[in-house]
Amino acid sequence: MTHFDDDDDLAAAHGSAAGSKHDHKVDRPRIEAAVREILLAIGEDPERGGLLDTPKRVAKAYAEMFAGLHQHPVDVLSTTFDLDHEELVLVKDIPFYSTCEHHLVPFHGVAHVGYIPSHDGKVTGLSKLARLVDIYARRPQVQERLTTQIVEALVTHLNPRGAIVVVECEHMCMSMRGIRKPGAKTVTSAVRGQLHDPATRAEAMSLILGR
Ligand SMILES: Nc1nc2c(ncn2[C@@H]2O[C@H](COP(=O)(O)OP(=O)(O)OP(=O)(O)O)[C@@H](O)[C@H]2O)c(=O)[nH]1
Ligand SMILES: [Zn+2]
Repeated sequence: MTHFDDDDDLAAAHGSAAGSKHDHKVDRPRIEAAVREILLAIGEDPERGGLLDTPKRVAKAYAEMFAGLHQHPVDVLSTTFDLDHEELVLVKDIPFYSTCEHHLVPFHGVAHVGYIPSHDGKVTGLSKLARLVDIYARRPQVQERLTTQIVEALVTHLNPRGAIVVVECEHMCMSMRGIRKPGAKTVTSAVRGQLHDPATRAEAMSLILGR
């Protein structure tokens, strides 16, 4: 069994969250002040009736959208069961919303998360795989890092014989602005361990794609 350590770059990208959990929270008053500044900067009037509560609303929304910065995968993957299942476990079409770290607009889509349990047949709860996706999605992200972080968390915390993560997204920064190509989809994948084996990988991919 190959052991995969956390990638240093990934830890650096989301350092505080990777190192210690719940060590700081979203600073809502600071977000409110910044949103007020943005409204002024775009030529709006933050005192206008419709915008009066907007800084507070955005701060509340950001606290939710970036909650994953203050969560750690061990919080969800520590729930395991001895089901003696040694074959592929795959949860597919897990919907999620994330935030592009380049433009701070959403990207969204589905994640497919699978693993081949360790030899002792220890598995985690199915909902925990979806919770894992949210922990990493609710951060400023790029799709490639989201994909890698999910697969590395599986490897680190479940010690599986293999793992696969496929993520399909539409990026609002490519749809509503810039190149303006709504509907364009970006697909990323990451595999570890026995899922590198062509036959095993093909089986997983056919389950993922067989909608
Ligand atoms: N690889 C990768 N690129 C992303 C992701 N989200 C957004 N991008 C890209 O980040 C790039 C940022 O390019 P820049 O030239 O610095 O910024 P920009 O002038 O706003 O670029 P345009 O989007 O092309 O208008 C763009 O090509 C985006 O499509 C992601 O998850 N992964
Ligand atoms: Zn973007």
